[in-house]
Amino acid sequence: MIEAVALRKHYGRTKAVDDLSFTVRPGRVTGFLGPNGAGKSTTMRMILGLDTPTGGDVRIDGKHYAELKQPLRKVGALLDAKWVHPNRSARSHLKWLAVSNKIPVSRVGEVLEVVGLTEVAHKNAGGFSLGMSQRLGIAGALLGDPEVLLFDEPVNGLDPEGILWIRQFMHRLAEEGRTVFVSSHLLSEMAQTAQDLVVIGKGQLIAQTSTEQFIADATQDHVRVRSPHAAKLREILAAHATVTDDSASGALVVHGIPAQRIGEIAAENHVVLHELSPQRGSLEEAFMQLTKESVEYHSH
Ligand SMILES: Nc1ncnc2c1ncn2[C@@H]1O[C@H](COP(=O)(O)OP(=O)(O)OP(=O)(O)O)[C@@H](O)[C@H]1O
Repeated sequence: MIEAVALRKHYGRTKAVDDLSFTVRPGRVTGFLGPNGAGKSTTMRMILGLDTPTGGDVRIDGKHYAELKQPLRKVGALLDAKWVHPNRSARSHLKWLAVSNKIPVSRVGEVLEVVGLTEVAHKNAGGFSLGMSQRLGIAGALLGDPEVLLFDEPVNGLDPEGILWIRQFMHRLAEEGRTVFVSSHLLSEMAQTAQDLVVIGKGQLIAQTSTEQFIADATQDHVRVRSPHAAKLREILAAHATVTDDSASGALVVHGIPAQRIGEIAAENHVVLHELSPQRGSLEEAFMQLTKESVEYHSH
């Protein structure tokens, strides 16, 4: 469990993190979302003791990072996948990490296997693709078999296969009961990966909730309807709901009544339907809606 209470980090007049409180629970993947410059990386660095808060507090299972006796056994982190020595092999990089953190070297083979790098473990990490580097970074984070895992933008720049692998891997880590905290800009990806969200803007908390609730609160569900008698149907439905046209597709967009009721009304009026599809709001819509006040630089 990670707990931040009234956390602050000011750089001169810039309030990178400003009175931020949130909790990240075990057994779930929690997404950390916010526009550029919202303070995500700064927060992660404070969790890991790499930056000192200006005020407030952040603890991992009740302790500050600096108080952890064997930090890598409690917290694993992937902040920057490219920080390995380019002339070191993947295996020797992990061995060095293990030895310097008093972790049995036997773990190296295990984590290489877990991330699927066993066959290339003898190769220099400098020649690794981004996807392989991410896997190596994750192997390093897993060395101490930690309960808490932090990933800063782990899918940035990855191909679809790499993204899918990371998504499934995070789910597995959470199913094992670990606390998984992951920041990302890729909202549709986060919608599929994270069960819970901590959303920040300008260093402040915008929402802490389940992904499902976040989307439901910030967007409106609606129903798409297509009919060869669209004009007649629009007129009939207008007595029951708000109806607009999606000019690109020729569909009607209906807010205010469920698909089932629309089907009944159409049947009662002998109107043929070619499509009747409930639409859920997306995480993108919800995010734009809730963070529009918090984006540092707007495009006009
Ligand atoms: N070392 C620093 N010195 C001065 N300002 C900083 C420093 N680190 C971060 N900032 C500022 O603090 C704010 C938050 O930055 P941070 O990198 O934490 O945001 P972020 O949400 O991770 O953004 P991104 O998604 O773009 O990486 C920004 O305005 C940034 O310019």
